[in-house]
Amino acid sequence: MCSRDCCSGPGGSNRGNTCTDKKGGKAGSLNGEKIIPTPQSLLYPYEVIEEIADFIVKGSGMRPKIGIICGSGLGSLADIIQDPKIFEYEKIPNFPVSTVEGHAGRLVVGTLEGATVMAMQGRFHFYEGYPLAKCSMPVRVMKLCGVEYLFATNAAGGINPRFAVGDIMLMHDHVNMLGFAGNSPLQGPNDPRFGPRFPALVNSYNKDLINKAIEIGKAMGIESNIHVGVYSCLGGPNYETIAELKALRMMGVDAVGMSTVHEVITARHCDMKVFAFSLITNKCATEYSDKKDDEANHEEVMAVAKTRQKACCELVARLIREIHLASA
Ligand SMILES: O=P(O)(O)O[C@H]1O[C@H](CO)[C@@H](O)[C@H]1O
Ligand SMILES: Nc1nc2[nH]cnc2c(=O)[nH]1
Repeated sequence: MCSRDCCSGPGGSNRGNTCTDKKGGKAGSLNGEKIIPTPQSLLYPYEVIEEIADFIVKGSGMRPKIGIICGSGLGSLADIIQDPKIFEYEKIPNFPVSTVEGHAGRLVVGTLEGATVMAMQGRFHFYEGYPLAKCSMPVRVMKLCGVEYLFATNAAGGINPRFAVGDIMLMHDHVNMLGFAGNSPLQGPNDPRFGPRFPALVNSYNKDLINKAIEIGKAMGIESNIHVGVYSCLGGPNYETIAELKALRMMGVDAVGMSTVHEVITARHCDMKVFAFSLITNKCATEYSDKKDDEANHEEVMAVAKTRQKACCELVARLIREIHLASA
């Protein structure tokens, strides 16, 4: 058994990893065991992703066109899927497991507003101990299942003072703090079957979908709760200090979380259209004089997400309906 870093995710199992020892390479050794330094992209070669996608397509009898990633407390986005085929993550070969409260750990495939969809009720975060390539690996699975559109949702702290708890921020850009620090889901050898070595990320967030979502927000009577803004992902699991939040604000960040950015990078690398939004679950304290109860906590994040599930579900369902009608 290989004891390398890539083979020991949370729980200490070797699930979800392909040991490249078999493929050769220059091995070092640690405690007498062979070690091959493995770039994170090699954790999931194309063939392994293909196997997972085949398992889902054959098991569901469907080729979904839209992929949804449910944010913390937003798992109900997958509960509105009709005729669902449910795959527990632990039963999907080579799939990681969800370890965070509010992330059930199931893949739901079915139809929504006439479109074939697959939804992740539970995403993977860097702070769980998974490398970024593993966190966003399911996006590549979606791609090989046939998905053309990624809907990524998250719970986030509002930095923009105009945002209120419960508001929805449609993401039109991001600041990749983990990327600033030299980490990327695309690190390591590039497989051109997924996409180019140096993908461009301007216009990552589809403008037509943002404009349609704004129109839908108006039709739902929640236009004053809808904003367009910039999201940033930090590594977590700790929430931010006031100095960090001030710095993010100066950089033009409107909302902060611990996810989504690496999923979007992976989706754009393989040329998927991306729509993403943050549900503002807490207001971030950006002044030392701010009240003590402005401290973020996950219970509050989950509780707020629950109260806004209905609006988020309606927004997603209506947007999927528009995509479906436009392509029919
Ligand atoms: O981004 P999602 O998965 O919605 O969850 C957000 O909420 C959790 C913190 O409360 C973190 O995992 C953060 O990323
Ligand atoms: N990093 C971060 N993630 C969150 N997820 C929900 N709220 C927050 C927050 O304030 N900060």
